[in-house]
Amino acid sequence: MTNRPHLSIEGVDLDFRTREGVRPILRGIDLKIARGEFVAVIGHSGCGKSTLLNIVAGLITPERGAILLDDKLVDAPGPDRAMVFQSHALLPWLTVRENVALAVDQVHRRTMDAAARAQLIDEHLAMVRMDHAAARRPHELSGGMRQRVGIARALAMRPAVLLMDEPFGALDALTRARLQDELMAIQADLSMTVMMVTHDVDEAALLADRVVMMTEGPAARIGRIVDIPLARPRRRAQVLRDPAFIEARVQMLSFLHGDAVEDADAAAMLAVAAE
Ligand SMILES: Nc1ncnc2c1ncn2[C@@H]1O[C@H](COP(=O)(O)OP(=O)(O)OP(=O)(O)O)[C@@H](O)[C@H]1O
Repeated sequence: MTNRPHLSIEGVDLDFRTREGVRPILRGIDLKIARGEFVAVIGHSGCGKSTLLNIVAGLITPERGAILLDDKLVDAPGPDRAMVFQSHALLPWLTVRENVALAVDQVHRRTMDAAARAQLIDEHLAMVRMDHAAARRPHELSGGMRQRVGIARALAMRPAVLLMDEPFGALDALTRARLQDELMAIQADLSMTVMMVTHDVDEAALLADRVVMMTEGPAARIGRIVDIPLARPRRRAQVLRDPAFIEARVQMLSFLHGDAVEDADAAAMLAVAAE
């Protein structure tokens, strides 16, 4: 990692205009993210986490402030920032494979020949265990399967920045754990910068280098940032008992639920760790 930020969110204010008038959603969001850094964003429902991700994706323009990627202004969506949405966003008339191929062809057409692109598509479908369903259309899949295709599509684009909006929320625990592990491996491999919104404090502490905690809206700000000083590669079984993980978890829960949680929860978790 260099000192120069890869992704820089600078003084972002955002309002939504509704029938009741102008609602301030985000205020004074400043965040510098290094290349290859994994940042998780947590906060109460409705505080503006998805909105922040959409601003970084270039889908929403803030009232004030700017997003810079390698010092260049971001003001529109681009293949350098792939997004995994809360619920899948697949094209219903294309098969699973064609959905992934569309993105891969768009991004890698100039740099990879057809055989290499086909291999990339197959690798990513296999990674999310969707190779067996490559010829199916989205309506023939479960919600979790569609989400896995969306994840494969985003990863296969090999973006500089991966934006993920609660990507694993709809998945069963085993699939979620496997994809979290895969994501950590790919991210380390490609030195990909990741910004992920999640409600799951364990997921945030397992995956992230820093967890950004947002205050409740309206006019949400960054309330606190917690560092997760766990060495990489991280192994789930070890991480869960690591005092640094437990401490980070306590800080997050304490921020989300108030300080009353801190003592009781810390005692309970330390007791589990000591078993
Ligand atoms: N297009 C829109 N027009 C008006 N208000 C909106 C619009 N999109 C979102 N909002 C409002 O802005 C606020 C922030 O929404 P956002 O989806 O970013 O929150 P969030 O933190 O991601 O929530 P959750 O955790 O529940 O997904 C909410 O109060 C929401 O109702």
